[in-house]
Amino acid sequence: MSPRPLTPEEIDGALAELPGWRLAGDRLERTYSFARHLQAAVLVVHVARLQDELDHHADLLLGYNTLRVSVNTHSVGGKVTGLDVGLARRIEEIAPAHGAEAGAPAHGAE
Ligand SMILES: C[C@H](O)[C@H](O)[C@H]1CNC2=NC(N)=NC(=O)C2=N1
Repeated sequence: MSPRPLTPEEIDGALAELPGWRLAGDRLERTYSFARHLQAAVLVVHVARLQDELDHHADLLLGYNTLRVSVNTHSVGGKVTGLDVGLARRIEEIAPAHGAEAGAPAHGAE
């Protein structure tokens, strides 16, 4: 079944269960921070594997001890769908084991 854009209420409901994630325009986003750069880089690879499994791909921006994940669904013209929420949930499951914390670091690399 092809995805459909979520309503604002559906997006709010999903975000309520995804602490640290926000709606930025038409994208779901979260920035993780790490004690070390390599932890962020390893999470990139783990997320990439997950994305290939799900056949759904976020934009990943690797910074200095940060990783920003930003996703929407291209096939519906760049809106948020259940596929984006599903990917966000799966990333939330794996991120803590990589030492991920919410938010940008205090030195403001973002
Ligand atoms: C053919 C393949 O299923 C599509 O190109 C997938 C791949 N990954 C994708 N990722 C995202 N974010 N949106 C899509 O519409 C999308 N489509």
